[in-house]
Amino acid sequence: MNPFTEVWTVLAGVAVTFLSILALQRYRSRRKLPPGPRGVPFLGNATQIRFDDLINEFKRLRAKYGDIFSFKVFGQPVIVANGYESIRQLLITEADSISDRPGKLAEDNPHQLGIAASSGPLWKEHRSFGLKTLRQFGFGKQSVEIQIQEEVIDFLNDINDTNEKPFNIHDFLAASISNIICSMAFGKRFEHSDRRLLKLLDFINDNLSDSNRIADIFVPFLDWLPGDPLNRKSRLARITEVKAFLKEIIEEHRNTLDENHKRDYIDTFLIQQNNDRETENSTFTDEQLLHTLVEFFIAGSETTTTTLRWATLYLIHNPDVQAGMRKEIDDVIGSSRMPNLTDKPLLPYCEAVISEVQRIRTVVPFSVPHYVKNDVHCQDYVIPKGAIVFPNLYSVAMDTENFPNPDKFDPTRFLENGEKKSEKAKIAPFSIGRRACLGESLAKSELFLFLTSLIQRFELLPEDMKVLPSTEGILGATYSPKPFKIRAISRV
Ligand code: HEM
Repeated sequence: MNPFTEVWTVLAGVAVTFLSILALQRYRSRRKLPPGPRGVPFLGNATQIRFDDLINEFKRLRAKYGDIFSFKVFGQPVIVANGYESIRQLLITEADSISDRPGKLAEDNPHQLGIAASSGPLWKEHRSFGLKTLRQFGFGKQSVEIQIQEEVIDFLNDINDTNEKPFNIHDFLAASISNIICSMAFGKRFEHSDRRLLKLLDFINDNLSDSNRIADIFVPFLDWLPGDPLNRKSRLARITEVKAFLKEIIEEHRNTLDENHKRDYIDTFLIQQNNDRETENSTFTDEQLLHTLVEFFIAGSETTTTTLRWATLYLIHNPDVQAGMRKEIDDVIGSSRMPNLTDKPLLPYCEAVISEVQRIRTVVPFSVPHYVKNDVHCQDYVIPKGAIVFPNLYSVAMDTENFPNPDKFDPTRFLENGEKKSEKAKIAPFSIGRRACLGESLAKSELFLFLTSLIQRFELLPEDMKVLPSTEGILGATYSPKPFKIRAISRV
């Protein structure tokens, strides 16, 4: 063949392929995405969406465009599902297509390792391994109660030592709560005065409450820009310190491993790693272990601590509710023993208070984002492959049909003739579907035992009776209260 003909044939082939891809892309983007604000080329809606105030921004967009709306950030389609029914449709009915995670979810996890950040077979294998292993060490079992109660005792002693002077409850709570997951995962608990632990817990709090964190998902070039745009480098530095701490703990375990005596999650993982030595492509790698531990440490500490901080804040705002809890505890348990998990069904008012706290301040308001693996047809729309889905859990809690006057703190919403109503279909603080929180049962036991023991033993008062701390929070990946102080008056 004439060499020129050959070149032209190749060029024509390339042009046809290029035009076909372009046509396909245009066809895809024209299909009916859920409605949303009109964006501009390249940026999409990046400069229009108020990322620093997403609670109100999503409320406004829902009022304008409906329960499922969309927008784009640098070409990335984002779908926001509002209200229980829409979230159920996407996370449960369409679970086969919407149970993955987007890349760049965590600060420093380019290969999407761990459980919370992973997808597909890796996620399935390690979620199941994680649950099974944590159960061996108490998770979801009666024995976890003893571990939690030991931490509650130290926590109450810390509070007692404040001698009725104002204090910030965050540090006491964070140290006690993190010790529970640390015992199961690393077989280790820390003194509440351990400065390194307290610093790392502060780092986690700083990272999760940073409203710029969402940029990690959408802005791929942040690492290449000079300075510290949107605090990206500060967040990375903090997580690097958390990893260094966990690496030391893994090394300690490796050096003292006894295959006949598993102490915790790390030992169980290392034994599996040894068994898999000959297995090609085993997923039991050092990096997978490290990322899973980072997730356990973060998810197992911060969310429960934040919920309990909100609880104490609302209880100093509502002394009548605090008195109602105390009366129920005094009537059912008295003061001679600590509350335990078998008391739960006998304390419907206390349970209702916990539900109301989780409702009025949903601590993970937009859940953890999901990634769409295949096109999904939902209502009249197409949720396209490659989109990121935010389940707006906060919208479920603020639903005026289920919760009239939703900004009012009122635990009686969860009571019917003095009994606890099922909240299953109404609030979803742990999300729903296959990716729902792995630590839900542990978190519920912690919330119950910490809060009832605290109210049994102390009366909580504001630092200044005339100026109550604000119930407005700080929104990042979590929604947490601004720092505040309380006083605790001993009842014994
Ligand atoms: C009040 C406390 C807690 C709240 C409100 C909470 C909330 C959540 C939410 C909303 C998700 C995302 C679910 C989704 O993607 O749809 C999640 C995931 C997760 N949570 Fe929690 N959580 C809490 C406590 C805990 C604890 C104590 C642990 C202990 C290990 C934990 C471990 C995890 C893990 C590993 C995931 C990822 C699950 C997956 O991707 O398969 N959480 N949590």
